[in-house]
Amino acid sequence: MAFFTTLTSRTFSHSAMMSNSIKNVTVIGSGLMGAGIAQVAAQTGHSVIMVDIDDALVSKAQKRIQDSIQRVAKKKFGENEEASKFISESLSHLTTSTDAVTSVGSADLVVEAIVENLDIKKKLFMQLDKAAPSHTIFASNTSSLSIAKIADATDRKDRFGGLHFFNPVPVMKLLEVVRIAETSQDTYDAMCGWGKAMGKVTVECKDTPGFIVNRLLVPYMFEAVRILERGDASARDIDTAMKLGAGYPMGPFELMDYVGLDTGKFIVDGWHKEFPDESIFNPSPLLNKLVEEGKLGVKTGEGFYKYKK
Ligand SMILES: CCCCCCCCCCCCCC(=O)CC(=O)SCCNC(=O)CCNC(=O)[C@H](O)C(C)(C)COP(=O)(O)OP(=O)(O)OC[C@H]1O[C@@H](n2cnc3c(N)ncnc32)[C@H](O)[C@@H]1OP(=O)(O)O
Ligand SMILES: NC(=O)C1=CN([C@@H]2O[C@H](COP(=O)(O)OP(=O)(O)OC[C@H]3O[C@@H](n4cnc5c(N)ncnc54)[C@H](O)[C@@H]3O)[C@@H](O)[C@H]2O)C=CC1
Repeated sequence: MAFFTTLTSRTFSHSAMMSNSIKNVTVIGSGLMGAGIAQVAAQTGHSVIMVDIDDALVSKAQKRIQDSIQRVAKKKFGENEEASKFISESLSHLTTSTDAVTSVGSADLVVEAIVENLDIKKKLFMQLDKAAPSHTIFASNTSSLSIAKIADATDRKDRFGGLHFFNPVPVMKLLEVVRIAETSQDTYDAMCGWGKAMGKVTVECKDTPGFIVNRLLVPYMFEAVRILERGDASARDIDTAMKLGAGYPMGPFELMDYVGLDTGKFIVDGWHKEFPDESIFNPSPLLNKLVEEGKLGVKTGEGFYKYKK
């Protein structure tokens, strides 16, 4: 815990609209994605506030960041002094809070990475819109929801977009940058500039369900679950097949467990509601049962597979 500083005021910057000029970043949500985004932003020299709803969740995220940043440092610098310097400098850029509204007062960019639920995200952005300076750019890391529908909660649609990162954020190189009709060119350029400053390769996508990666990845996961539910093959064999036969680093069940089955269910349920005639999005009894039992994947110690805690 000593690595982390407490919440202090940050340098106020009016220049966020310029490409690459985002300095102060507030990340809302410190779960799998929020912690990863906050970590990489801190590693790349941004002043970061990471927010969650209570201290226990923030502490859990801090622990995850410490483990991850040590892996990053080892990869970059080996075991030498540079590694400890990199870790302490990075973590000195990161503060935490349990109050989203007061954490956006000097933000150039707010990245939201809370639960995949449209109403909850809209409620949050409505509150933040009143509290953030006018220049602040808002972005959602949503996997499946419409950015335009989320942005509807605010009066800053020209300064709103999607910044969709991939899990684990410190490792995955891609960032999907999503613009809605109202997103200004300055906002889009600033989001891309920031993505590059974060060390990511950016791709542009319109506000279409699943953007690029999830539009392809989620139907693949659906099909994997259907094969299992029909009893055509076991989860283990499907995973082995996709790793050895298609060269994927993880099989679909390993990946679903890694992403979190609660997040998977939010996506499935949302798309089923939005596209009721597309049978591919019909609910999965197996997925529903696992979520009901609290078996959410790696993060709870059990999902399709069991994990050592
Ligand atoms: C019918 C209904 C069912 C429908 C279900 C629908 C479900 C819908 C789900 C939708 C999901 C949407 C999610 C989303 O929006 C977008 C995503 O993020 S998709 C996920 C994308 N991610 C992947 O695909 C990950 C694939 N896996 C990998 O790349 C690797 O397995 C991984 C890097 C995770 C781990 O690698 P592995 O070799 O297995 O393990 P190592 O531990 O050796 O790690 C390798 C390397 O990477 C470093 N590392 C790993 N994790 C971290 C970390 N957290 N922080 C820092 N560094 C990390 C590690 O140190 C190693 O480095 P070396 O230098 O190579 O040793
Ligand atoms: N899990 C994944 O692999 C990926 C998820 N995403 C998206 O990122 C978002 C977050 O997903 P995860 O990090 O996996 O979820 P998670 O469940 O691990 O974390 C979400 C966190 O947000 C917090 N939270 C909820 N409401 C909040 C509020 N009002 N203020 C502050 N914090 C709040 C929760 O307490 C929780 O700690 C979702 O929109 C998801 O679709 C995007 C890419 C990959």
